[in-house]
Amino acid sequence: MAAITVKIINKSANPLPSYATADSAGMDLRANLETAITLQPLERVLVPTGLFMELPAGYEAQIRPRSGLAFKQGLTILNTPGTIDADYRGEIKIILINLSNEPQVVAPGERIAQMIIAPYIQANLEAVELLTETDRGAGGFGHTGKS
Ligand SMILES: O=c1ccn([C@H]2C[C@H](O)[C@@H](COP(=O)(O)OP(=O)(O)OP(=O)(O)O)O2)c(=O)[nH]1
Ligand SMILES: [Mg+2]
Repeated sequence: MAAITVKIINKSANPLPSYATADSAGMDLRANLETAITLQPLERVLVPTGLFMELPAGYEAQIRPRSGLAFKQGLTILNTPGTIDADYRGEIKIILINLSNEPQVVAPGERIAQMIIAPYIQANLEAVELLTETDRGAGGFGHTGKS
């Protein structure tokens, strides 16, 4: 896809996000912090990344947790997947939450999330009285697991 224009502040601690391997889906985002922060159990905090973007219309960025942080420290993202709109020009921030039962420290420059760029469509909703019938109908929430 076309290049995406980005602005990043505090470049020394926060280099431009990049893909870690040839076929990585996400690029890691770093905490743009002056000093380390400690999250108490169940505490949530809005962590700045220092990253600002101009996504092309038709693309969004999804902010997702990193599995290593989640598994080792219980640190995850409260609103995952976070949505970055194409017309957003503010700083990308991450809502981290500590789901472990111990305090967890986030260091300046630590990789706290990953960002996936994805296409989306905007739908035109048309209201009708009746929807078409299907085999599934209104079945859901484990419906196909019943014998
Ligand atoms: O994890 C996130 C989620 C969102 N945003 C920014 C970009 C996004 O375009 C904007 C709005 O996000 P969202 O639509 O999820 O929040 P809202 O509560 O609906 O706020 P708004 O009324 O501003 O849309 O906030 C972030 O920086 N990080
Ligand atoms: Mg919104």
